Amino acid sequence: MFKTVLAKRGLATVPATGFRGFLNPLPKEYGGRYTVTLIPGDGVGKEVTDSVVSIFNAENLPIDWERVDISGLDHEEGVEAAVNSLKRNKIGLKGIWHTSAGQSDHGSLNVALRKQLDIYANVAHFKTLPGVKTRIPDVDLVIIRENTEGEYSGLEHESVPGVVESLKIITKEKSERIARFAFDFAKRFDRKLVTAVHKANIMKLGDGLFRNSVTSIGETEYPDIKVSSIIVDNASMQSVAKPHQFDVLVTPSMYGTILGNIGAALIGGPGLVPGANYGTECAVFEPGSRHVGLDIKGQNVANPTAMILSSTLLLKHLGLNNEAKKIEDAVYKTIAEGKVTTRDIGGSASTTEFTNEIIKKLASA
Ligand SMILES: NC(=O)C1=CN([C@@H]2O[C@H](COP(=O)(O)OP(=O)(O)OC[C@H]3O[C@@H](n4cnc5c(N)ncnc54)[C@H](O)[C@@H]3O)[C@@H](O)[C@H]2O)C=CC1
Ligand SMILES: O=C(O)CCC(=O)C(=O)O
Ligand SMILES: [Mg+2]
Repeated sequence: MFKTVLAKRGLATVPATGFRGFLNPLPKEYGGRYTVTLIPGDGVGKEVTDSVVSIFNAENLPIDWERVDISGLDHEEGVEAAVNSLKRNKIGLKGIWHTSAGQSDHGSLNVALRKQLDIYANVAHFKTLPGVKTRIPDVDLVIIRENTEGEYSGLEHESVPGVVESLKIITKEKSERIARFAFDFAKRFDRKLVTAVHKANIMKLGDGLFRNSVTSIGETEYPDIKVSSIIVDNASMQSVAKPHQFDVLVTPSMYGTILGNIGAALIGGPGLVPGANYGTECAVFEPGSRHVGLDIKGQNVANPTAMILSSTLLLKHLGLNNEAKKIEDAVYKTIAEGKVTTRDIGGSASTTEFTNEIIKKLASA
């Protein structure tokens, strides 16, 4: 059945350990090299993407970066340059753009990019790293979030002065699409349970449609995987109290980012969560809990682990599985040893010292 799913989506095989999002064609390779869009974003984005660039250089990886420097701090900025570059290259590594909460400023560039490229599936992996002290051990859960509609539809208007309507759009088509993605993901990585997160007791129509789409796709098309559903409030409490009961959570946009922030806190902070966004044409890799870190920008203290691990997902997407594994092992070893780690996880090393330690480990691997 797995083969049938892949065949339906125009893919005969997937790399042994890589995850291709099931829908993406392979980015183009010229002379054994790939061009990858690099979007540092705001806050700590430059420092943590610099870390990846140094590691890839040290390992002599066949990647040429096409850099797109756009800032959400710029009041006029649009995402066109990033969209065009990603449409060409089909693959990118991205930091997070800041979005002002001011009413007259532009909307989120992050959301605009996701919508324009239809990179509809956000995957963030919350897994305890040996060496990082946390309250609850051995967390390992994945949040798959619908990236293009729901609360992030961006449709708001003031009908009469003092009355604002914010539209949350939920469609059957997009709910079923993210549901199939979540079950395909579970199947690919041998995960046993997919849980839909909703608030269908209040938003009976919209969240009801989301929940029913996930449960019916699960029951009819993926009989080998268990499916359940949970109200978002309870999901928040349960994920703090007993996160081990969850495996893969599938959510509309807003619940995904909230639970993703809980997930970041569970495993030791936003500097540790890898993530990816998959669409039919492009894949964009970015830290999974999506924090900007304006407060620590330029201080050389950010933890680049989330970005480095996101870059290893990018390598797997290109089928460079051994290269990805080698970098992951060097990161895990550096953190487990605990001698050269950043301050967010109890160390005192700078971003560059931590990066150099990884490069040192790679050289002797
Ligand atoms: N404010 C914005 O422009 C955007 C916000 N968001 C979302 O809003 C929520 C909160 O955002 P913000 O208030 O801007 O949070 P933030 O960017 O200020 O991050 C929260 C805390 O985490 C720390 N942090 C972030 N990255 C780190 C790293 N790599 N290493 C060490 N420490 C790090 C920061 O220093 C800060 O103390 C998140 O869910 C985020 O996904 C997403 C995109 C843009
Ligand atoms: O793009 C933004 O400014 C906020 C979006 C957000 O919170 C997210 O997608 O994680
Ligand atoms: Mg967020």
